[in-house]
Amino acid sequence: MSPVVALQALAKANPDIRRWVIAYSGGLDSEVLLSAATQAFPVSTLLAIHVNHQLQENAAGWSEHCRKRCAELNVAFVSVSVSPLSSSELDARNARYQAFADHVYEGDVLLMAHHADDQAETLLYRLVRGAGVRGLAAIPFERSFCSSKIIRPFLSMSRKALEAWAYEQRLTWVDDPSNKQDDYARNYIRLRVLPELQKRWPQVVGRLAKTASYMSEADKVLVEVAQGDLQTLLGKCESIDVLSLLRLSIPRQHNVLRYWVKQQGGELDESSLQTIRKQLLCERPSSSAYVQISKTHRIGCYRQNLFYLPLSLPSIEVFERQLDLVAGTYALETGILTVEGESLDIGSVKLVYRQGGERLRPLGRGGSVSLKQLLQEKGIPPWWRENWPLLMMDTTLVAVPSVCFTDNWPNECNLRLIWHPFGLSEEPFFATV
Ligand SMILES: Nc1ncnc2c1ncn2[C@@H]1O[C@H](COP(=O)(O)OP(=O)(O)OP(=O)(O)O)[C@@H](O)[C@H]1O
Repeated sequence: MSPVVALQALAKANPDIRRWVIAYSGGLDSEVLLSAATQAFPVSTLLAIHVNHQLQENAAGWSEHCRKRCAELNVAFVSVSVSPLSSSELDARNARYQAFADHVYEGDVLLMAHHADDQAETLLYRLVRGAGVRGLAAIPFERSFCSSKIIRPFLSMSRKALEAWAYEQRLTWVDDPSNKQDDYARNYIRLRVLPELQKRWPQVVGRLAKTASYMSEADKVLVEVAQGDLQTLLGKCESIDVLSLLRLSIPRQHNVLRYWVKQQGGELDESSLQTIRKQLLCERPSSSAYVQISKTHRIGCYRQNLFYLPLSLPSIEVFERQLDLVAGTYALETGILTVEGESLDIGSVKLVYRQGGERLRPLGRGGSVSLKQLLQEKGIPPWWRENWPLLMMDTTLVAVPSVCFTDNWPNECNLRLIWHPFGLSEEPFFATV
């Protein structure tokens, strides 16, 4: 298939796209992408973005080349200069994708010129790093990106085929000298490993690309299985019910745990998974058992439920806040207090954090009870209990949001007090008072 035909097929499959944004480095692959795009789409629907990483001496010259080429073709063009944190591949990539994100809107598609050789290199690189199925799916043909999507129309075409088309069309392009340095991992595979494999197996690039697409299918199946499993396991506050989890086969347990963490923006590596098995999926995990899974998050277990939590919840030494009890939402250091119902004409109240050891007489219950017991009765996990707010009138405890009013509460009012601790991604599951 020629590059133009590949893009025409794309246009047919995506009739609603308003703008095709071309990631245009000025190298061979994206030069082919740009030129083929001018033959496949109306030029007025194209925008080329060039990202200048400012890492190479002649970077400004490349930008200029790209600008001129777009002017020749009448294609709208932006050049974005970025300053990656370092010269590492990863930092350059992050800066590049951020630049793309700033220029791609809903209704656009970002086209990138990755091809089958890129796919084969990525697969080999991930293999040597011990990736799982998701990693071995390598580069996706299509994926969502901000409010739009990225499509790589040349993913099943070889670099050779693109090069042949470029010569046929008499295109010119810039050569990045860093592509020749084999100290970058990907370059090492491209320059040293793939050529050796190709000598013995000339079709290896296409075959590796095939393997990546099998892995991509397998990954989709794993995601579907995880989604089904998660539906049956999910409890309050996105927690996972351990006893039901343990009824699944071990590979399915791992699959659903990885998926659950990913859904919440995290990543679960093999060693964290094993630690979770040992410490949290046992018969009697300690009530304060946590497993740290990243620099920012941990998994906690309470009453046979797993919770995905920020690493540290803010801890406040002394806290006192005067509050007029009118309906509304109050953002505090450790969570959000919502007051619903009629406003109270009792002057202001004071909010203080729980210190520990408090006793109170819950309204309508009779008798005194410790606050700790009440919080436990509500099934509130220990990490959220630490900073629970209390409502005081002068020095008298009158209410514990989401838990109870005390018999000192002026009970002519009709209020609901809801405490939503920091780190909860949804409405708290505690009853309101
Ligand atoms: N400086 C750049 N400006 C605009 N687009 C770029 C730039 N560098 C790369 N691209 C786009 O990304 C495609 C792949 O480039 P390259 O193979 O160098 O990136 P990669 O690092 O391997 O891939 P990825 O961007 O997925 O990490 C190019 O064909 C081009 O479409």
